Amino acid sequence: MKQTLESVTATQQLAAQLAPLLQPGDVLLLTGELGAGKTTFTQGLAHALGIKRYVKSPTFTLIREYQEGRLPLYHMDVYRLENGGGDDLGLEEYFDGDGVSVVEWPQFVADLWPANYLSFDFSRTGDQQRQVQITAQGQRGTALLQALAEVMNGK
Ligand SMILES: Nc1ncnc2c1ncn2[C@@H]1O[C@H](COP(=O)(O)OP(=O)(O)OP(=O)(O)O)[C@@H](O)[C@H]1O
Repeated sequence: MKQTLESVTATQQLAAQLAPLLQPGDVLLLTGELGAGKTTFTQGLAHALGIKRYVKSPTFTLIREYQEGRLPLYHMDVYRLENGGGDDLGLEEYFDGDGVSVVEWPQFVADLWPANYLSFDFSRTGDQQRQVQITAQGQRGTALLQALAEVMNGK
C-alpha cells in the first residue's frame, strides 16, 4: 500500500491512526534515507500511545524504552550496526516482549527480523512531501495492515 504524506502532520497522523491498532509484540520496521521521516513517524506514534517524553532517535544508545504509554514502546535505531554486531542486542526479546518495537535501519539486522511485522519505507518526494510504501509480513502483519487500510480509507 502506498500513501502520500503532504506534511509532517500527515506523517504523524498516519502513526496516530496505527497506534490504537497495535498489540504487544507488534514490530514496525522503518526504512528510508536520512531525513525521510522515520523519527517523525515514531514521534507521532509515541504521542498517540500517550508517551509524553520527547522521543529522539537513539542512534548512540541503539535502543530506548518508553514505559509510560498504553503499551511500552521500544525504539531502536541500528544505523551504527552497518558492519554487524546486532546479534548481542537481544532484539528478539524486545520483539517478543510486552510492547511495540520500532526499528530504524532494520536492513542492518536483516537476519533478526521476526516472522510478523509491518514495514514502512519512506522516501522524500518534495520539501514537505514524503511517500510511504507499507508492506506486511506474516499473519499478524497482514491483519494489521488490513486494519490500518480500513482506518485510512475511513471504513
Ligand atoms: N511529510 C513529512 N514527513 C516527515 N518529515 C517531514 C515531512 N516534511 C518535512 N519533514 C522534515 O523532514 C525531516 C525528517 O527527519 P526525521 O528525523 O524524521 O528523518 P529520519 O528518517 O528519522 O532520519 P534519520 O535516519 O537521520 O534519523 C524533519 O526535519 C521533518 O520536519
